Amino acid sequence: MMISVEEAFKRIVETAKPLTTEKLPLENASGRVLAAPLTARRTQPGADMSAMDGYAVNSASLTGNPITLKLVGESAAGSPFGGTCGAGEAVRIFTGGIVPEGANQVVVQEDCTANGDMVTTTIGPEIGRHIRLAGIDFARNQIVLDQGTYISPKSIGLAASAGYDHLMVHRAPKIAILATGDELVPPGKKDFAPHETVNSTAPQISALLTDAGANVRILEQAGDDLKALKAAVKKAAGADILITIGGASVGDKDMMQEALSAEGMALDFWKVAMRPGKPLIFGTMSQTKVLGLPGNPVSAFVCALLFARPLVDQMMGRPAPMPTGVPLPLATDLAENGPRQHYMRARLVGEPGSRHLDPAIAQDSSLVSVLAQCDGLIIREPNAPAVKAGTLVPFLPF
Ligand SMILES: Nc1nc2c(c(=O)[nH]1)N[C@H]1C(S)=C(S)[C@@H](COP(=O)(O)OP(=O)(O)OC[C@H]3O[C@@H](n4cnc5c(N)ncnc54)[C@H](O)[C@@H]3O)O[C@H]1N2
Ligand code: MOO
Repeated sequence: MMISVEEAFKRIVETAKPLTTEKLPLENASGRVLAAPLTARRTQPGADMSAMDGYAVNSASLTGNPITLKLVGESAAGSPFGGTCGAGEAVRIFTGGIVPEGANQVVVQEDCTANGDMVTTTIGPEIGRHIRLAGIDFARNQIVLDQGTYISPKSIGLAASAGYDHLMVHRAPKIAILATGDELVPPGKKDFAPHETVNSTAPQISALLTDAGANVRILEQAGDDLKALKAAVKKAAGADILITIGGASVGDKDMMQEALSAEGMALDFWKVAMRPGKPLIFGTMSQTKVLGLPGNPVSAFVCALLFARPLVDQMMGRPAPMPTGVPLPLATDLAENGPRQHYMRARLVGEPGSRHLDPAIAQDSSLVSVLAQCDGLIIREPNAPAVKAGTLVPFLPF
């Protein structure tokens, strides 16, 4: 029995919970999700500070035009003036310097003439001018980042200002990738025999999920032999997600499901009404979610885009909506679709602002060159009717 893509997404992604939490150095927390609210450990700015280089005065002193005031000290960022600025007095001040006791205005130096320990200005009184009041950014004990915030460089700056060098975030999933098949050889092999196929999918999916923030480990590949497959599956112990590639279909050599079940996987489903990607296996083995991807490279990639990457998001506590695409117009007519949801490789053509979707002529799920030349997937609902060029269809960029 084949289940729908929506049902598969529910079972794989929506039932998964965010992983436990860990404390990470601030600079490594980008891309993670905050597991608890972040409360400021300090007030920013910590005192009233000057926004300009100039002279701190009490505005009541600015009675004449011009007025000459007596310089009584200096306040620079990090070196406050300890004294008080009295009537008829000025304190030399720099940007970020604390406004001294008694002062409530800063006159910028361009509006002043200094002469020895005297300074003259024509500026009139304006209480608070060029002063950043204590706490205008945030105050101690204020929540500056809510639980569930996606951590990005902008929030890292705020967390640091609030006094944090580590953040409590959801763990990144540990992923083990197992490629299977007697024909598979590594990409760097010296010579390639005609019966050999390069294991291109393991590095591809590793890159996809590493980009999403997961910790990916590629296991040593296994041949089409039940004993070898079982031994290889054992090596995934401790992973949050095990992704197997190949052996998912019905041939005599397709033993992945048997090997996984023998190693304790409780099967959730096998086969989804989608093209490519039909023979997808999903189950749970102890704490490990198991995605058994079909061997055809494009089938595996499409399944990883639709299910594995959102599962990573969900486990990291990030929003993980079902990838439904954005509507864009077709550059060509499309024939009616069959009973499986079709993810058609397509290129974006035309000028920016009037982009159209040009589906690849060759949609065979073995074609890695077509995949690499395309920009994303047109999504065709099961049994969708034929449509003309110009029709809006959902497009999922990759
Ligand atoms: N009689 C039927 N045959 C097939 C059916 C079916 O319903 N009835 N389904 C087809 C579909 S759809 C798919 S998809 C494939 C999936 O088969 P497997 O998951 O068993 O994949 P394999 O047979 O192991 O490999 C298929 C193909 O992909 C190449 N491959 C495998 N792993 C990799 C890798 N890591 N990197 C690159 N290429 C890989 C492999 O060499 C094969 O050429 O089954 C159809 N058959
Ligand atoms: O569904 Mo298979 O994934 O067409 O090649």
